[in-house]
Parts: sequence; C-alpha cells; structure tokens
Amino acid sequence: MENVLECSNLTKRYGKKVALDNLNLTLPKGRIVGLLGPNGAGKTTLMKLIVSLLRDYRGSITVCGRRPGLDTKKIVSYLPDREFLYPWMTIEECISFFRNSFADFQLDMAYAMIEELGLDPKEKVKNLSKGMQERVSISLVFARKAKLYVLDEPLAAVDPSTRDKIMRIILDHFDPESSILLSTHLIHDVESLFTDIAIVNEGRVQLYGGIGELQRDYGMPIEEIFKQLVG
Ligand SMILES: Nc1ncnc2c1ncn2[C@@H]1O[C@H](COP(=O)(O)OP(=O)(O)OP(=O)(O)O)[C@@H](O)[C@H]1O
Repeated sequence: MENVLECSNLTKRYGKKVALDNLNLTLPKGRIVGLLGPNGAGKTTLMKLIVSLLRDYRGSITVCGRRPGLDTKKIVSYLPDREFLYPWMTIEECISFFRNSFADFQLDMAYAMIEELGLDPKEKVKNLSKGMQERVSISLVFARKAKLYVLDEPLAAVDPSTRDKIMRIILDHFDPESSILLSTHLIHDVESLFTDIAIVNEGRVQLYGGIGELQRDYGMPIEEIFKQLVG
C-alpha cells in the first residue's frame, strides 16, 4: 500500500543552522497525526518542505509517491501558520477564490462549515477577529478533498468551544483515504483528535506511535510523555 507521506533522511539547513537532521517520517492513509515539538524543533520547516514552499534539502520526501512540486499541490491542502486570506475579500469571495484555484474544492461543504461555525459569508475578512479568520481558513482548507492535509498550528487563536466544534468538524469530515498532519502546542486540548503522535526534537522525529499504544507503553498522558522527552 502506498503511503501518503514518506520522509527519509530529510535534512534541511538554513546557512549553517541545521533545522532538520536526517528526519524520518512515514504516514499511511487514514491517520490524524499530531506533530508536537518545542519551539524551533523544525515542525514548520518540515511542513514547508512537504508543501514545496522550501526546496533546497537533502534526503527524500514523497507525497503519494511523488516529489513535492506542482503535481502534489493538487493533492495537498495546506494551512500555514500565518494569515493567508486576502483582507479585502468577503468570505464568499474567499470561497470562490478557492473554488477557482483547486479542482477538489467542495463548495457545498465550505458553505456548510461556514454556517456551522456561525460566520456570515457576506462579511469582509478585514472585519473578522483573528479567531474568526482562523475558522474561515480551516473551513476552506477542509473543503478540499485532498490526500494530505498539512495544518500548521490551526487551533491556536480560537476559543475552547470553537476549538471543540472545529475538532468535531474535522473528525466528521475526515476521509480515511487521506491523512492529516497537524502541529500544535495545545497537546492536552487537542490530543483526542489524533490517531498518532510524532514528537520532533532538534530536527528529528524522537518518538512516533499510536496514541493508545504510547499511553499504554509509557503509562501517562501524551503531554507528560512530551515533557519527559523534550525536557
Ligand atoms: N528562514 C529561516 N532562516 C534561518 N533559520 C530559520 C529560518 N526558519 C527557521 N529557522 C530555524 O530553523 C529551526 C526550526 O524552525 P521551525 O520554524 O521549523 O521550528 P518550529 O518547530 O516550527 O518552531 P515553533 O514551534 O516555534 O513554531 C529554528 O532553529 C529556526 O530558528
């Protein structure tokens, strides 16, 4: 069975700084993986390489067997760690923009999520709070029927009840033919979403495993395992 993502001996340097150091990570389909790691561990760098925003690396990355590039942009849905909506657009203009940009975009699903998250499609992005913009971004990214969703800290700005709502939407709409890689520092709040955890530290995957398996092996919650490993 072809894996959704394979990173093998992946090394990325920024000048002399080694951000990723022979990192290995394999994601079969049907996984929702929490990418955890302290500040500067290399999470964003890894995600940017997967979505081909960064290109100069050693080792190999494949998404459904293909090297990141124009071809994989069609099957990877990416939410960056910064605002990525045009402020002058209304929500419905953002939806049209996504629809025109991605063949796999599901219009009905986007509108359903926008409604479920209590947003007015006629509202302009610049008039929305940070948490509201995050709701729009997540709706747009999940309205694509992608093979891999790469989400860089998507739940940082939303309030706890919206976070729960978004997590439910993700779980309800999750297609087991795809996988999700989601970075977060909110380990305790978000761990119920994950099937697996990857802990990155100093540019390597220090620990990877299924949630239940890790909790059983270590006999403690994921957040405690994380604290013990990364100090
Ligand atoms: N453009 C850049 N130029 C130079 N160094 C960089 C650049 N981007 C990241 N780095 C360095 O690479 C390392 C990994 O950074 P990265 O942003 O991938 O970490 P992260 O795990 O996403 O951190 P955080 O949790 O704080 O978002 C850090 O030491 C960082 O300083």
